[in-house]
Amino acid sequence: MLSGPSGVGKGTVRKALFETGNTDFSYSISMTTRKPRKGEVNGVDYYFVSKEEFEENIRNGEMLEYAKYVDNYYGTPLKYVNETLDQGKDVFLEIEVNGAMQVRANCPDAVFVFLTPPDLMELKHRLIGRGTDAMDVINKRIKKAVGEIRMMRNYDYAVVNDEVSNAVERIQMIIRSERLRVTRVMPDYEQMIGDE
Ligand SMILES: Nc1nc2c(ncn2[C@@H]2O[C@H](COP(=O)(O)OP(=O)(O)O)[C@@H](O)[C@H]2O)c(=O)[nH]1
Ligand SMILES: Nc1ncnc2c1ncn2[C@@H]1O[C@H](COP(=O)(O)OP(=O)(O)O)[C@@H](O)[C@H]1O
Repeated sequence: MLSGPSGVGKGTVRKALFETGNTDFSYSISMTTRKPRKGEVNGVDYYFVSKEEFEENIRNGEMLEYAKYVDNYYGTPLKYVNETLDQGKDVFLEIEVNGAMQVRANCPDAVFVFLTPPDLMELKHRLIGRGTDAMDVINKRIKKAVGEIRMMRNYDYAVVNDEVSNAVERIQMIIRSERLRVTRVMPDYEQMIGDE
């Protein structure tokens, strides 16, 4: 599970991570009421839905978690996550802090990584540089970032996104060490000690 303020580089780092081919994660595509940005594709970047449709999904218990972020709903459809976990595969979520804390409460095995900017000025530069949001939206996202960074202490790991390749390497190390931790197999001690 990856969180971090808007513009820190979550999407960029996630894509670079998946391109290394060393991850056998399935990416959970979120649902949102936000309008698609230029180049975003429905069913690839997000499932873009109306507010009514989103609220219907909430009512029907079809969301693992959801949150309101700067005037829009964002959430994780439960079905895909359950199906993927049932197949024995790990799921990669890229979601904001309030949704992450809902997952924390429901999925004790999930690993929480917070991607941080080197500093807030750099965050603003990246948001402006991305060129996808109007200045008033950028300012709302920066304001939100301050509270989000405070939530970092509730995460298992913090990764600084100074250079994309460094951030990817750090996340790969986290994945490797977490996998070692959870796949450690207990030897068959009954067989080892026999009937004694
Ligand atoms: N809780 C929750 N947050 C999400 C989900 N999908 C995306 N987000 C977060 O919503 C925030 C806004 O996303 P977006 O508008 O795409 O902006 P961006 O992160 O700047 O590209 C980001 O912090 C995303 O990580 C989701 O399924 N659930
Ligand atoms: N390590 C980095 N150094 C410089 N620019 C970056 C870095 N990571 C991402 N960016 C740039 O910052 C902007 C925001 O990145 P993006 O992946 O869209 O962030 P997020 O998904 O967290 O909102 C993009 O223009 C991206 O190219």
